[in-house]
Amino acid sequence: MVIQCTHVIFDVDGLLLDTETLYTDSTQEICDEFGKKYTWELKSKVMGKAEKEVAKIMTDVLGLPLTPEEYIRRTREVQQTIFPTAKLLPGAEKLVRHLHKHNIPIAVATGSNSWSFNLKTANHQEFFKLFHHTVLCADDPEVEHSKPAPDGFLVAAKRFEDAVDPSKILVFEDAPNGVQAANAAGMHCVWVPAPEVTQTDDVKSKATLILHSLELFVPEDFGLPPYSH
Ligand SMILES: O=c1[nH]cc([C@@H]2O[C@H](COP(=O)(O)O)[C@@H](O)[C@H]2O)c(=O)[nH]1
Repeated sequence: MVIQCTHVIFDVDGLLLDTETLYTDSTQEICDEFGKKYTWELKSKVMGKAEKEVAKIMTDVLGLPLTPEEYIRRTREVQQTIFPTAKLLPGAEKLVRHLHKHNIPIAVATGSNSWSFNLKTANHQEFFKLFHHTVLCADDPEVEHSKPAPDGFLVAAKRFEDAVDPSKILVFEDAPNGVQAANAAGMHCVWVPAPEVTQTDDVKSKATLILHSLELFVPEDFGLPPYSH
């Protein structure tokens, strides 16, 4: 059975942009000062969440002697210089340009706030203009709860020009919280996890498809126009 999707929503960090290594490096730099390790197990739990929530989880779980506000200030100092180096991940540009060329409505829904989004996309402004709209979950007044809640995806769905049933929307995600959010929103989800991401049976069961790379995506399997070569 071919799934018929008409609209597509993309996550950003670790999906379109290769920023997860930048997050790991900037976080580990702070952890090093206190002899702590930023494990993939912990990272898999915070990916996709808003910065304020991440800061609270990190300081609590690792017992860092920092307030969440201090944690944010320290990580931002490092991120300010490294985020503008973010590169697009393999397959991202080809897929987004293909959908745009075929007038498939596309949007972005990311756990980022505007401060980090602007830095990460500074060198990709033309690319991010291809999307009909962008929802920055951490800043958006209409997004009450961050991923794994469905809010960000539902707000993104509402902002397409035409009304669309969630079951016709395909979400691309790399974060377990994002897969859960897409599922809770009633949308299909292609999960493209980094090899080190914790893959629980629960999250696996919520993904429509799991791929190692966006390069392996076959649009017609989801009722989208095929690549011409
Ligand atoms: O190692 C990390 N990865 C990701 C995040 C958080 O996840 C968000 C990315 O969300 P998304 O995957 O929805 O683009 C970032 O803005 C950040 O708040 C983080 O804190 N630490």
